[in-house]
Amino acid sequence: MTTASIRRGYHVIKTILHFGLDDLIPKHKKPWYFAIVRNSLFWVRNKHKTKSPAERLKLAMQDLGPVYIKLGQMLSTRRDLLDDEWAYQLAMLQDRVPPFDSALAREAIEAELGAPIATYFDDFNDTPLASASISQVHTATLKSNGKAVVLKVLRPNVEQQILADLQLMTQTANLLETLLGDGNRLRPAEVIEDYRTTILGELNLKLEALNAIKLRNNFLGSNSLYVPFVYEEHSYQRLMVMERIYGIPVSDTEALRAQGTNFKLLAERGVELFFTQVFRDNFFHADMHPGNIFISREHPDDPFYIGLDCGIMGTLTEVDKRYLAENFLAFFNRDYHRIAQLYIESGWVSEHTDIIAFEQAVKVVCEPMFNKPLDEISFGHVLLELFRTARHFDIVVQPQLVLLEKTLLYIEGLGRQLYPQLDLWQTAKPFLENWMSEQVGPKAMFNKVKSNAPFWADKLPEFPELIYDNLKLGRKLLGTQQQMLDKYLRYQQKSHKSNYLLITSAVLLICGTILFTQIVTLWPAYTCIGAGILIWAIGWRSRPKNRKF
Ligand SMILES: Nc1ncnc2c1ncn2[C@@H]1O[C@H](COP(=O)(O)OP(=O)(O)OP(=O)(O)O)[C@@H](O)[C@H]1O
Repeated sequence: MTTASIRRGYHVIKTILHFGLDDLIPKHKKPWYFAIVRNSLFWVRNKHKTKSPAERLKLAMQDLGPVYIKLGQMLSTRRDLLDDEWAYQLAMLQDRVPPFDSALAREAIEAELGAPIATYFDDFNDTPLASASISQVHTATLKSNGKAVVLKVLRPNVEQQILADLQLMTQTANLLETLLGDGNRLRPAEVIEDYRTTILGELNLKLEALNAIKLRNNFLGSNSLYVPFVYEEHSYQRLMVMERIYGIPVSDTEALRAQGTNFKLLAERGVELFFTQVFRDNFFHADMHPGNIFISREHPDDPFYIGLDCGIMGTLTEVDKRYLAENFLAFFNRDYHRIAQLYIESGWVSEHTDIIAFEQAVKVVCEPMFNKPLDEISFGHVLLELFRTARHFDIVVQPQLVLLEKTLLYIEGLGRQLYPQLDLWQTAKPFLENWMSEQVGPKAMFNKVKSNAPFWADKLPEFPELIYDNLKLGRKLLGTQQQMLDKYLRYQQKSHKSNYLLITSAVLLICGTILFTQIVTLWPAYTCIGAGILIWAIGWRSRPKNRKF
């Protein structure tokens, strides 16, 4: 552990105590030395007693900076773990970060390019276009084609800071897990592990560049999403160069209204975009907060989205995807039994779950939603409520599903903000039904055969040899089976014969004993006993010896 990380650890603990978050640990779980350490090393009192614990957590995270703010934002979507008030407070976290010195930005860019900025770019602007928690964005012109570009560069030492914070978070989470015991549902270690994967993904701009290229290719020629062109040859782990876009931020409703944007179409395209990414491409943008979404200026009557920041992308397994689609359809068909069944079949909840009790719980959650008009029903909330209900049945939420839930909530929030009467179901239903019909039924079977055709074409030349080998093996197996059958029949015959002799000998011995006690002449008794012993000996000897066939 370095001095810097000890200092950071001290600061984090001080902030936790400053906001009285230690009150959240039940008294009986605190070790005996807790109060001594607290009072001798940290001279801080909880100065926010009047605020709720959830608000205090939000303020502490805000104070601790970008890594904690991002963690809080991620946590706000874990409705399967958190209650409403906590999720609400954490969702309000905003990362406003002052820019860093442009000299440092230049230095970092040139280190990645391995050459002065002027080798490849003209008009590099020292005043950043934007400054975010992890990176800073500068504008320039690409020398080779004269096009306007932006250079996104990571903040200096951001990796070290994040890694140090993550290490500390992991240690704290493990400590909390020990203090709170096994039975707690917060699972801090698991939450931090998920977060680690997400945030480390954001630290590699080369990866982000590749994600952006893939997403752009998925939507080439589309009328709903545009992803700026990425200059892969100038993209590295700490630097990414891409086409500059001039869209209107999606949150700037005033500007959108002023240019006469068709809000209904835009909102519907948002929903369509989400379902296309999840179900058609299985590659969805999972960080769709308003800062990353812009709207085209051209043709406001036929608007499209411009997507930035492809650091966090999600994919679902084929199984999860299918269950998710069925889940939505079952919900809108009010088939609660099917929903309960789907949760069990997919493995999201344990197979030992009491399906009747779970179905009842699902019904309690879903039924009131149907009292609302369809244009007020939220997919995100349905999913969220279902996950929350499943919490009582020990749901294991996959991180990818959490990403999806978060994205869905963003998209819906956005859609409703743009066009409050948006009927999600009307927009999504045809898409989902069409997709489902492609997954099951004759069309799906035909598609599967079609997609497996190259495999079979590859294997076809091996067929005659395989058939010959199998026939040979089959004949051999048949011979072995016949031998085993013969052995078994012989065993049965021997066993019947021996049983018959042993029973006869028993009868003779019993008769002999009775005669011996009842009549005066003894020779019939002796004959019976003698014959019984003889037959027993023959029967015993003729027992089948080997039971193996
Ligand atoms: N291609 C571009 N053209 C114009 N502006 C851009 C472009 N890329 C990024 N920006 C501006 O820079 C801002 C930050 O970019 P981006 O969201 O990619 O950074 P980030 O560090 O990943 O931020 P976040 O905190 O959202 O993770 C954007 O909100 C946008 O204003």
